[in-house]
Amino acid sequence: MSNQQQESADELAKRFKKQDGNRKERFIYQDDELIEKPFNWRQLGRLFTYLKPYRKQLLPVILVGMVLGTLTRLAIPTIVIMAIDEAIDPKDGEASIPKLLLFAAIMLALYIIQWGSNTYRIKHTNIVGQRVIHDLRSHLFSHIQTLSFRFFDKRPAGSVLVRVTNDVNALQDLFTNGVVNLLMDCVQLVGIVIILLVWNFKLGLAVMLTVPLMFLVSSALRKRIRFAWQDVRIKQSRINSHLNESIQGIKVTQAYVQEKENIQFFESMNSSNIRSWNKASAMNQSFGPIIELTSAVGSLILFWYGSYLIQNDLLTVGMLVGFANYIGNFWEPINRLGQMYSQLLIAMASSERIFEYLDERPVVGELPEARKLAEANGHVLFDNLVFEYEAGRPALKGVTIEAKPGQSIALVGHTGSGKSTIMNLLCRFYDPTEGRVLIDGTDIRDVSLESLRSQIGIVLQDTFIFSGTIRDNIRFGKLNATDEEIVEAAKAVHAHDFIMSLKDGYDTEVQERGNVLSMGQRQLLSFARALLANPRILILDEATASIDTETELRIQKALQTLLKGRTSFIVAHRLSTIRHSDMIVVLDHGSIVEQGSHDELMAIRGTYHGLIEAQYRFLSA
Ligand SMILES: Nc1ncnc2c1ncn2[C@@H]1O[C@H](COP(=O)(O)OP(=O)(O)OP(=O)(O)O)[C@@H](O)[C@H]1O
Repeated sequence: MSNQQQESADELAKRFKKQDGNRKERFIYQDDELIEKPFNWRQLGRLFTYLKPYRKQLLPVILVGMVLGTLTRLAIPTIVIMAIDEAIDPKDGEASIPKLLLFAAIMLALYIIQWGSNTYRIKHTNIVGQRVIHDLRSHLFSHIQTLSFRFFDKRPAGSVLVRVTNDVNALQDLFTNGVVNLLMDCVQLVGIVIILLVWNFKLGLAVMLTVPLMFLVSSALRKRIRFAWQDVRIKQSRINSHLNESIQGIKVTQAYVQEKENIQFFESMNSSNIRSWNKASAMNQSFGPIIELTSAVGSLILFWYGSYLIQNDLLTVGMLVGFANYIGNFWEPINRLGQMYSQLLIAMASSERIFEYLDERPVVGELPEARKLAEANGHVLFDNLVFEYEAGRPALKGVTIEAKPGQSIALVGHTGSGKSTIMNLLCRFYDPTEGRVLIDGTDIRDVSLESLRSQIGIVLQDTFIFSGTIRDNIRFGKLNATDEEIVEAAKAVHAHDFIMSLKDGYDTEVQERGNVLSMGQRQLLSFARALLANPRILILDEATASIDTETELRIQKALQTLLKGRTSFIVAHRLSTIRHSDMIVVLDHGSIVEQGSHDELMAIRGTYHGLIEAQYRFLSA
């Protein structure tokens, strides 16, 4: 950031602080920090690259819609001049009716052509505009899908949402009619300037005297308008982020009876947004009077100097009327360009936010020479892993674990000791700061992400259920699975009975997050999903929630089916689950403190023994 930009960002920050001073910020949406950059032509150029695939469709729009539309618009005042000067005698005012009718017919034809070309242009620019928006949104969405966990760690889900929805929508006006109108207005302006100067250089120059003055005043306004629109976008983004959080966290909000406070918080954000919008909109409107004033001064000069020229036989009456007509047409596009400028600014602020995401590279990338991981035997070696989420704060400090094919390894330790982190590294959601993860002797950084992850099944603590049927949710493990395979998998993990007891069995609709299902049921579904995927390596981040004994038993049985013949890692919270694991690894603050079978670890009466004792005491308390 240059000094000047930094200064402006500080200015903006101060302004926000002042505006929001009365409201205590409960959450800070860091992602929506100030985006303070001047108008960026390169960015506009980049945005227009999305038009490239539609060059063929745009060509007739430009030729028929724009050129024809602009030419007819420019021609009409000329016909007026000709009608006055050719059909009306300047001395006695007598008119030649046939000539007048001829000019009237020409004007009518021009108006019809103009109407036709406008209709054609609007229709086709709308179609192309919508397609461009569709492409941009798809591009952004597919790009976000590839980004690494680190990207999502730093951003609230709501603000990612806003970029794919609001920010892309903000470009809609620009692409549907904005660009073409902008070009037409520019061509019209240049055309008028040329016509006026060619017809009467001095008069043309005189009436445009006020233009530089207007540019001076409006450019001073522009900077403030830019700030104001950026402010609006930030406020809207905050509302969306908060909305998303509020919906996701509604249970906690209601459980802690925080609805009132939440409503107040939302209300203050909402009001702040409307204040910002009003302010930006009012500033936008101020362009109008400036242009009207300069236009009035221009007309004054025209009639004053024009009548002087007529008196001295240096100008015809028709010319004066024509000049007045052109001047009218001259301010109209300038006024529109002023309005368009704010539309462009909104588009710039949004496109900047979109490109910021598009420029984000996945931290966990694939090497160009990445090969496919061959069908794994399931030998896994974590070789001296060191990992930091944030520089200087290691979550793992030199962890070495070896799992032979088919073994089940349990990871235990206090909360925050690094268990899930090890699993994150196995799936390559992050890359280790130091050390390696090897599968069958191959460093997982050397193979494609798809071939790696397709051989690893993950059952997470918080089982995510997608909107759709139960069947769809199980099928997520293997998209081409048949209905029979799905039922088989569900039966194997003892989920079939509860599914059949639901209203529509496998066709029962569940909503996002699957709140209608119990924790145990969700877990069984995720087991079925993992079993269907049939991975060589399985990660099970066990749920912490306490479930009834019957479900617990069912889950234990399901687990046995699931683990059979696979190398498995169980991040265990209920220690009863892991008693029969081949090896138990005990972690503490990112380091391995004990390693061995249940009996071995109980015998040394160390940390593991302590954890078992504590859990036993807790359960019997
Ligand atoms: N996305 C993240 N960004 C920054 N720090 C993180 C992130 N995820 C975890 N940590 C930190 O890394 C450390 C290890 O976390 P990890 O999730 O591996 O612990 P865990 O043993 O699985 O805990 P739990 O039993 O509570 O699930 C913790 O100190 C945690 O605060």
